[in-house]
Amino acid sequence: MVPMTSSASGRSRSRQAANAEAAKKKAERVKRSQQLAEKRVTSDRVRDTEPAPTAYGRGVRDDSPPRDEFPEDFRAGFACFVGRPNAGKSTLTNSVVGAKVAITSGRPQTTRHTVRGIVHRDDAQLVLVDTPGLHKPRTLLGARLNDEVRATWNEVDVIGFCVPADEKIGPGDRFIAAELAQVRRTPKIAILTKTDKAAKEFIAEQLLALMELGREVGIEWAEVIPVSAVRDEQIQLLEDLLVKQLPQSPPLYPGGELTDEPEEIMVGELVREAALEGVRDELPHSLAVTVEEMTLREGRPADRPLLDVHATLYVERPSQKAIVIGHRGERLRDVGSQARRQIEALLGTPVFLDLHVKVAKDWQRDPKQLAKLGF
Ligand SMILES: Nc1nc2c(ncn2[C@@H]2O[C@H](COP(=O)(O)OP(=O)(O)OP(=O)(O)O)[C@@H](O)[C@H]2O)c(=O)[nH]1
Repeated sequence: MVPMTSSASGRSRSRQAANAEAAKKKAERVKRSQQLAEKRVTSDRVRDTEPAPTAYGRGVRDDSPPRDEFPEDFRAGFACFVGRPNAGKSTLTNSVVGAKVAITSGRPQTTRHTVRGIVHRDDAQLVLVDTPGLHKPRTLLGARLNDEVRATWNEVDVIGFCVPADEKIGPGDRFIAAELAQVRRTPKIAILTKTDKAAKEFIAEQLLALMELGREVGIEWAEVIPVSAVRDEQIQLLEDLLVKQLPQSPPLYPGGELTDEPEEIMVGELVREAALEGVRDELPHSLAVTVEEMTLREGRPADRPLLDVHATLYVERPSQKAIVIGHRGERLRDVGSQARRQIEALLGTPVFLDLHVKVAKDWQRDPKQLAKLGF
């Protein structure tokens, strides 16, 4: 037996062990992502038999699919919906894409990550980028989110500016419109959302107010359109108008890919959404979720896989931890079963979900913690 001579060699050995463990975990994740990718190409959503790209890492224009089977005037490109919190952007994204890819909730600023949904058509491919709401930054997190939003605006081919039909245009909308006016190149479509919630006369007034707002801040809207995602009214027309603004281009993604958001982020968002359901107003800003591990359980028969998911919910204060966990852990159990159902629906695999709640004091203000939580 080799004697332990110094604490330094002990440390280096434990580092080696940690590295080996990390490498093993990575290999497991890659294997799982390949299995999930294979699974995905056999699901009935898929129209194309091209192997899906790995479930991790973002697809970009460079990995475009084989460029043979599409008409010459095919259009492809990126669109995003912007607007103040709660304007209905995520719901609209889901409605256009036709599957639950972005996170919706009755509370403002719940969409943290850029989630893309892809509409595949015979004549076009529309890639929707769902950005967080732009808002007056009060914390480092707020400022970073705003930077992310602006960067997105410059990269996309068309922007949909969303204003809810049931609320008068206010300073929040004006602030975003004025910011949007700085992005000169990108065409902008004004969208009046939630028209099912407003009377006809009010909708007419709002449409006029939207046009006036454009004049005020110096935006010439490419189109102005009222829609209701809930009633599926004018959604197809909106899709057509967005497609009209896209450049002629071969498809950017293989057919069948609904979103290229890494699965762990989407799973984390589903947990976050479940945890936010029915809790106090200040909690959304204080809740982050990391997915520590997603591995297929070993020794299961091939036709009965089980995916083990371990996730941690971070809150800022012990009092918030108590809210999330609830009396005798009842709330956390409900959050777990709701999130589990959603994750199973998303990935098409039975899931065992293990949730932990931790307090990370003032994580929104601490750059190190922000980096650790993926911001
Ligand atoms: N009645 C009705 N409600 C809608 C419609 N679209 C969205 N909503 C509701 O409005 C609320 C906000 O919708 P979201 O899609 O989460 O809004 P968002 O703009 O993405 O919000 P943030 O993520 O906070 O920026 C949710 O409660 C939705 O159910 C609609 O067409 N009709």
